[in-house]
Amino acid sequence: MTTLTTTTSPPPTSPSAPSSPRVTGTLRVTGTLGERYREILTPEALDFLTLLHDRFVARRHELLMDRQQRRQDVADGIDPDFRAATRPVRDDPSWRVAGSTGAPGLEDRRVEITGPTDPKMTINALNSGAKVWLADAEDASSPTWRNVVEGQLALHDAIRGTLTHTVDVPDGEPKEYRLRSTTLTDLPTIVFRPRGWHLIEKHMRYVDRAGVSVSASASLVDFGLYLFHNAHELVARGRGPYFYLPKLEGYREARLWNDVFVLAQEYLGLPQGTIRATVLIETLPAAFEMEEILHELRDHCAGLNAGRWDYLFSVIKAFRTRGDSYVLPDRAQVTMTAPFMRAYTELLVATCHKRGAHAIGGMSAFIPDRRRPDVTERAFEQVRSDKRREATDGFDGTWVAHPDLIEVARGEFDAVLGDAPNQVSRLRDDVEVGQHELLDIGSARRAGATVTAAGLRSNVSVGVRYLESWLRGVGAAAIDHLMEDAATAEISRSQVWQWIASGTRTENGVPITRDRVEALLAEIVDDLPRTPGNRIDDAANVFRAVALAEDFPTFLTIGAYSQFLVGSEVDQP
Ligand SMILES: CC(=O)SCCNC(=O)CCNC(=O)[C@H](O)C(C)(C)COP(=O)(O)OP(=O)(O)OC[C@H]1O[C@@H](n2cnc3c(N)ncnc32)[C@H](O)[C@@H]1OP(=O)(O)O
Ligand SMILES: O=CC(=O)O
Ligand SMILES: [Mg+2]
Repeated sequence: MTTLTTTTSPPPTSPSAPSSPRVTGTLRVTGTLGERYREILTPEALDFLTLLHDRFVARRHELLMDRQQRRQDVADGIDPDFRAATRPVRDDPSWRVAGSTGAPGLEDRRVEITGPTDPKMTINALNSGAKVWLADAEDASSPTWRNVVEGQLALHDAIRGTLTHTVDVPDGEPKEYRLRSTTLTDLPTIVFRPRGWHLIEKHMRYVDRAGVSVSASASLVDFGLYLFHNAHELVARGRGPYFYLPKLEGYREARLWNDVFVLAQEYLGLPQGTIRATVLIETLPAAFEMEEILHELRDHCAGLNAGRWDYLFSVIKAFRTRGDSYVLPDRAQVTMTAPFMRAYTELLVATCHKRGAHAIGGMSAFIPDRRRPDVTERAFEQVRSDKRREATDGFDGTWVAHPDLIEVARGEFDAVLGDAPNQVSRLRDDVEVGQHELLDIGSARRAGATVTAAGLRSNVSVGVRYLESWLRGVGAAAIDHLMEDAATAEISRSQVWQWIASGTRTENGVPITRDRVEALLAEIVDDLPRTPGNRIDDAANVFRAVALAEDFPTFLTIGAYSQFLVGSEVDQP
């Protein structure tokens, strides 16, 4: 095992060497070191990560404990609601967020492409013609050590215009990938999404001054490495260090991020406010604290994003034991026009524009297939109507999963925005959304949507196939012509869990039981083609653990990461 540890020397790559904060703990890298890994895991970068851990691991831990308490409250029948204690923040009309002011490349975000940070996807995304690229270490990424470090290397090289990639083509010339420009301002603005607060990075161990040893925080590792290596370079090249912040559950978690930013900027000699963050509102508790989240991050906040897939997952997770009236129909039947989903997006746009923040729409999961015009036409139609609704509702931009969808989404936003870079000035004072609208979960089934045998089969099948991909280190996959990632897979497995726990019957009256799902799982696994190296049996075991366990695991990726990714072959460089 190669071990890298922190040093105490000042970072030579940082134009303004850290004057003050000294590190008190140590950070040890235990992952195998592949080619060029030392360019990312420099002693100076590790010092910076150590400082972030010295200051923030204890608070991260406390906030994760708070999440547990809130989950218990909802299970006990206490519904989430807007907080009385923070009413003054909501009632104070005087404050605004920094938005895109002084953040070049964030004024016009009408189409954002998302995707993982392997070299090929990085080049394809940056050549795609989108306004922004969400470089994803989260939902679209399987957090193998290799993906974590090599993703940082790809970003490092892309920002400097040196990234290239070659793909061998059987019986043909290798395919060469290059950036279409080495000038960063000619390319989509990069917004990096680190992993959420709930995740750990097991290839780094942090020991505090008292000798307590824990795995590193995945958020601090991803954020810290990206910022340390690229912040000054991005600014010098006409952009900035921009982040998407995933899976926050409340304003105190936003405050933690803000404090991380302040310390990081001070340490690296960046003017305060250089960092800009767009926060995903993708958990039910966060929907009740959008304004407070903006307020906490106001000097660093560019906007909010409606992360619909994790939001749905969060809704299921919150109410999973509250009985039949909280049961959602088949995943495919819960669309963005379901009243409770519409309430959430309407509130998001209204909140953002009231505070000068961009409202960014979410991901339609339909993806095109270049070999299947019928599939592509259906994807275009679905994406077109989704983006039309978002643009008309006041969103300033949106996400697409695939380069071939950029034109479709752009068309809908161009039709509403014209030459204006955004519509932040369009206030949505007409929106009246309260607790009732956000929690009207039963509305989807009351409107006629149902739980079907096909929906159950699809959840099991998609869940297993996605996990099989994730276990091979591929965190986003096209399955049945839909984009699947960690968030959509969470919905599949948690619906199965909830349906069993709630004694739900499919529309033809057959109860969904553990035995029925076991039988279905066996049938699906038997039918899947076996190829050398595939991980179908492991995927089935993970699915069983997260969909059929007595106690609901809070995230499907946590156990599977420790059990299957860390130290496995797929994890090695
Ligand atoms: C819930 C959420 O958080 S959503 C955000 C997280 N999820 C994501 O980011 C998913 C992003 N999308 C993807 O990863 C991909 O589109 C997939 C996996 C769904 C499908 O990818 P593929 O099977 O490769 O699609 P397909 O074969 O049609 O791709 C055609 C070309 O477009 C490229 N491409 C496809 N999607 C993307 C993308 N998002 N970014 C960059 N390039 C892309 C492919 O690399 C391929 O390039 P090539 O011709 O050089 O080989
Ligand atoms: O991250 C986005 C989501 O929909 O989840
Ligand atoms: Mg998400």
